[in-house]
Amino acid sequence: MNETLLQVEHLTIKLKNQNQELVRDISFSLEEGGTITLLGQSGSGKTLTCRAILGLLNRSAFQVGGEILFEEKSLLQLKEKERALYYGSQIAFVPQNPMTALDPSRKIGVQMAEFLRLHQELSRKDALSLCEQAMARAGLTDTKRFLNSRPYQLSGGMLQRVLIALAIAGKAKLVIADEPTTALDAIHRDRAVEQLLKLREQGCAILIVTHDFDVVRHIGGHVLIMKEGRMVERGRAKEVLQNPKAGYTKELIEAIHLGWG
Ligand SMILES: Nc1ncnc2c1ncn2[C@@H]1O[C@H](COP(=O)(O)OP(=O)(O)OP(=O)(O)O)[C@@H](O)[C@H]1O
Repeated sequence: MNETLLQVEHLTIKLKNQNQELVRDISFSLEEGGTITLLGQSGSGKTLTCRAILGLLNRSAFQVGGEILFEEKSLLQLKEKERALYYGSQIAFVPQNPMTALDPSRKIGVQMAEFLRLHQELSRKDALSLCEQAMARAGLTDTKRFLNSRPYQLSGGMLQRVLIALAIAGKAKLVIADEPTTALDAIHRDRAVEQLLKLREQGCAILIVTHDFDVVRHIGGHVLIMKEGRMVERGRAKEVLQNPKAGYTKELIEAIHLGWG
């Protein structure tokens, strides 16, 4: 059995100036090479949950309760210096808008190499060659052109694939992808999913937020259904989506007219 990589225990998130809990008592664990998909209507707390795990919630605005353990280390208690050991290296983020993760005016290869060299002892040349190999593994062809491009010259889908390649090159143990396919057409969506599956093949765990049931069907693993900040149901993706127990899950599925083939 695979080891537990990420453990979220009784996660609660609220705004400091308000009593209302935006995320309430969410618990789940994710093992090495496993997948959990967060599903739920808009505003159900999926992004806040991801951002709490990524350490991206502004501490002056949000109060985060509960525990988030990564390889048994509390991510909520990390000191500033320790953060770089985890974020961007062991834990990678693929945001919905990948342009926000990169400097739009600097060459992608330079940025990728710099990033890898923050976490691994590599010469610039070796870092670039690692990027090229990772891009090829992520199914990108014409890698030299990508490395020499600036982010504004590429589409959102291409940039997402660059970020996934970066996670491969950085040997990430966990990738958190927040609606990575929302802005993509069907072909690019399938390619992005294939790349996430490649990452999983190399043992990387995936936490993904999506509204797209085709993506859930393709990725499999486990799902966690959220409503108004709470977890209403969880289980193996196929079982929950074929045979939902909670009325809310049934409504979600009916709304999307899912059919398992
Ligand atoms: N910075 C913020 N300030 C105040 N409220 C916030 C903030 N960010 C999120 N919220 C509120 O927290 C709740 C959960 O938001 P969250 O973005 O996690 O939902 P979501 O499930 O990811 O939605 P979507 O599918 O639309 O991305 C919502 O009610 C939202 O309005």
